[in-house]
Amino acid sequence: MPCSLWTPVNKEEYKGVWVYLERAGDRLKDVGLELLGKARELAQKLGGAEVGGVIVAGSEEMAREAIYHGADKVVIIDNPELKSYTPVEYAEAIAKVVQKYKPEIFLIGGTKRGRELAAYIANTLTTGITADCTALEIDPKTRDLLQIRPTFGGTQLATIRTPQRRPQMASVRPGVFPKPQRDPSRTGEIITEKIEIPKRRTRLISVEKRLEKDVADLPPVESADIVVAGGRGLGSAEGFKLLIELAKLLNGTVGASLMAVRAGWAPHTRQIGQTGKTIRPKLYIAVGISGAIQHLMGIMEAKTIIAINPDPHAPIMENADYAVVGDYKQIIPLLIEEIRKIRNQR
Ligand SMILES: Cc1cc2nc3c(=O)[nH]c(=O)nc-3n(C[C@H](O)[C@H](O)[C@H](O)COP(=O)(O)OP(=O)(O)OC[C@H]3O[C@@H](n4cnc5c(N)ncnc54)[C@H](O)[C@@H]3O)c2cc1C
Repeated sequence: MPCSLWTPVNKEEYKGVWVYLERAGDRLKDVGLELLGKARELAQKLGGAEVGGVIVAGSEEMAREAIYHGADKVVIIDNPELKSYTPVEYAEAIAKVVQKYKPEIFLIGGTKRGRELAAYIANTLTTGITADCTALEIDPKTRDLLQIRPTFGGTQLATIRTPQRRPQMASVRPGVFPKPQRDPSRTGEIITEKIEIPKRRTRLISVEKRLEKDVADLPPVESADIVVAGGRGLGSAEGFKLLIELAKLLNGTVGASLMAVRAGWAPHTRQIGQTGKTIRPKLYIAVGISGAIQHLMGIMEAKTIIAINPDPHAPIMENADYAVVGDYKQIIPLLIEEIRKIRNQR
């Protein structure tokens, strides 16, 4: 019988809140652990449901980390063909696990891969997916997952449900939810599933990270205490290199606006804002960034904001704790020089 999004499923068959745990080499990405914390909260609201995790081609050590961060059960998909990522095969394997364990809710980190995978998995499972949620709640009457995300360019919030189909799927960007405390006394079940997938149609030969090379030795924007971010006002890739120099001196890292990423000056992984990362640094220095609402959404939790911009009326200036009116080409080299002087005096 053909299945469509409008064909209701038997909701009673679906239990628990599960999370896709994305790997970064031989460790789990923080976003999966952040989602485990949220999953526990949602599971409690569902009357103590089980919290599960799925890792593709992961290790028992990774599964244990997931348990320490809130999972009750972790499935490791064991298939040597899945060591390197390709979306179709990963989605097929993950969908098979979801079909077997039938979680009520399935959450995915909104990374570049996660967003791609989420769409493939939802399509395979013929269920809905809400991308880039900024909040997740349980409707106490219906038990539906309320998938809340910004809309109309970030000016309003939409609440979306998947009332007919299961699992209810949502992706959430890194840094939106806090990472739960690691508790090595937690115990859980680790299951290895040998999942067969049809012969691969694509194979990864090599990965070339062009812009990533420049920032490879700097921490990710989500975890740094100091973030120096550049926007279109930098005018060139050279301008971004100046920010890298300043960030290194401050033991911080670099971020970028969407426009700086689009210009090809900074890698996508450094983008801050509605469709980039949400950050909570102690100090955020915005250079050549106007402060569009979609950018501000990513820095609302920053403790102190310094903006450098020749336009005193740019929105970022109103949102900054310290607004420096001027050309970054004059201000940043001076700042670098002063910091070096102070360092040398010590
Ligand atoms: C659905 C949607 C999602 C989006 N998601 C994001 C997102 O995640 N992140 C994001 O950043 N944007 C996002 N945007 C884009 C956003 O609306 C803005 O277009 C973008 O943030 C502007 O980038 P910017 O501040 O670098 O460039 P601009 O708005 O062009 O600002 C450049 C600034 O540089 C200043 N400037 C010029 N010369 C100098 C100089 N010499 N020294 C110092 N300053 C100088 C200018 O005065 C200006 O204020 C999104 C938009 C939409 C519609």
